[in-house]
Amino acid sequence: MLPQLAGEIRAFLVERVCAVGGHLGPNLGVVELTLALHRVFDSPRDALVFDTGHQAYVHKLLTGRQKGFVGLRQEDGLSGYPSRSESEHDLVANSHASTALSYADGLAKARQLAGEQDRCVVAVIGDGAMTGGLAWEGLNNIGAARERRVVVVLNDNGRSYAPTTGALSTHLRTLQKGGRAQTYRNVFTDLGFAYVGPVDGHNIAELEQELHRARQMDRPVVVHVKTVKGKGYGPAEQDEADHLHAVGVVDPVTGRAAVAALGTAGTSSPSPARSWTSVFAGALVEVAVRRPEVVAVTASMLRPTGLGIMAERFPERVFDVGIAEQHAVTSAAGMAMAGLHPVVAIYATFLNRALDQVLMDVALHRLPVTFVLDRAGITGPDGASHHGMWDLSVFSTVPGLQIAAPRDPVQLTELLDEAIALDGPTMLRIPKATASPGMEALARMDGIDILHRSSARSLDVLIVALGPLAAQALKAARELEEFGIGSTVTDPRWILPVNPALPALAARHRLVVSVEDNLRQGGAGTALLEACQDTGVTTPVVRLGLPHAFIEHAPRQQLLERYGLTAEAITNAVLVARSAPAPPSPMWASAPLAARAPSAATPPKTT
Ligand SMILES: Cc1ncc(C[n+]2csc(CCOP(=O)(O)OP(=O)(O)O)c2C)c(N)n1
Ligand SMILES: CC(=O)[C@@H](O)[C@H](O)COP(=O)(O)O
Ligand SMILES: [Mg+2]
Repeated sequence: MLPQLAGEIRAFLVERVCAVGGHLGPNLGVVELTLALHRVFDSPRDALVFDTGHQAYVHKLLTGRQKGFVGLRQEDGLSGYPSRSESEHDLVANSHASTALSYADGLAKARQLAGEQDRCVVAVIGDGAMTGGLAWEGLNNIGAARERRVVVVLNDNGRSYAPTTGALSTHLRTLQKGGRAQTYRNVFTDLGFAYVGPVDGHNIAELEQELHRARQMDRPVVVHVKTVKGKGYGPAEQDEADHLHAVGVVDPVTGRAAVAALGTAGTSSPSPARSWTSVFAGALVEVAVRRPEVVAVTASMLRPTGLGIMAERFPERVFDVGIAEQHAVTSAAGMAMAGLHPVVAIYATFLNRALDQVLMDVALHRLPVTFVLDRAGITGPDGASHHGMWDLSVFSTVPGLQIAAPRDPVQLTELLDEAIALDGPTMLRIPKATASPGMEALARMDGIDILHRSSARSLDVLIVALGPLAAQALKAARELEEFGIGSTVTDPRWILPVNPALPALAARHRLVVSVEDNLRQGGAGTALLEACQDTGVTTPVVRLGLPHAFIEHAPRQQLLERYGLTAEAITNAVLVARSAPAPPSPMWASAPLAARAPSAATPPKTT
């Protein structure tokens, strides 16, 4: 009966996830494990904490959410991760890895204080997530409390995206090879845990037996489960790159995209020929050929961050440190101290956890490390904990760090070169999108690219567009011309700290509009506003950016439109500013925009 149910779940996962996109390999690997967990433990009375949460689809199916899979990761649809608003069975919505053991430690402490030790706390963590430092902080605390019952289920499929790296992985392979016949002294028993395993993660009876055994132990226990990522689906099991870790819409027979919409290594990224990631991948190799001091560092995301080509060309100059972003940054600082120029390729949202390392290990020592933040801005289907919408607000606080946002592939190549030539910390940010078409500058003034200047009235509005949003700014400039409003469209390229020429340029305009795919609060627009105020420039500044909120999952374009990062929103912002009472200033006093309203053309509708 149970094997049949497991088969039905597998078939459902393949059909659904191939139809809408999502995490296929990880969930196919935990079908039997999740069935056994729900049969042995009594969720939600017992807590089931899934680390990273990308492998919780089966958990969702077993807790009444099958219907929701129609809209998986779509707007107002089921989240691709556990969601507290969806179910009482879900605890952790954060998709950042290596957190489960810390949650479990906290839950267990609370249960003990409440006298509820009979309620189990179970943390399900992958071998990849176990390479993260926070996981070892959790182990250190859980193992020390022999009287607290925490069951750590280590889902060991030997992979993150790629095969898991590091000494822990070697240790786990040894444990697996040893089989269950021998009692083990291992890293977990040395930390105070009972060790159960390795258990066959696709044998439900064995899983239930061993999980029951773990449940009866009144002490912390690690149940080491051996699984196969993508189990039971040939295209996943045979996918060398990442066992179909995350897919876009693909053909269920082949696991491949019908058209070139497939991202690198099977992820849901845009087609490899056109993504920002693939542009970076090529640019990095070009600079590495010319500069032997350049090395690359990844935190277990070699292909998703575009380091695959560099790794093939210069394998000795690419380092995968595991899901260990803090270590990646400080290790890069060590490399820079020894004369190398590390390029740390990382998703913007994941670098948040390494702020202290960027601040105190790299910037304090003014070290030449270049951070290339992929997935900067709205990412879309992965939701609130994946949007890279914080980096400008967070890293603008780092003294000496220079941050750039390329508007098109030519600028990405140029800015990467410039960053690596600088003898200090630098950061570039690129979105999860197809690369913009080329946008040539009319001129470059004090480092600022002028992309558009209306004929007579270019002093009406200064539009400061950050990165690829320059395309929206240029479109808005054309729309504004129809209203008789002229504009200057600029791309500062190096966006933080603010180029001192920018406030001077602002002073020559009647209105400034900045637009960024980042939190509005504390972002580049705010920095520009402050720079204007600090230099006595009174031109009004309208800042367009993302709200101070967690933004749920939905397609990227939909969210960009909803939050006003579009040409229409820029145009509207100018039209609204035009109709607002003009602040007293000699510029406006002479010919306020309102006095020059054109014929009865109506402003574009806003959604
Ligand atoms: C802090 C952080 N860095 C990187 C990622 C990207 N990421 C998502 S899943 C994954 C691999 C996880 O491997 P593992 O824990 O073994 O789970 P599996 O996919 O094998 O089930 C990575 C690196 C993340 N979610 N969080
Ligand atoms: C779970 C996780 O952190 C990643 O697998 C995430 O889904 C990134 O996906 P993309 O690489 O498609 O942006
Ligand atoms: Mg794994």
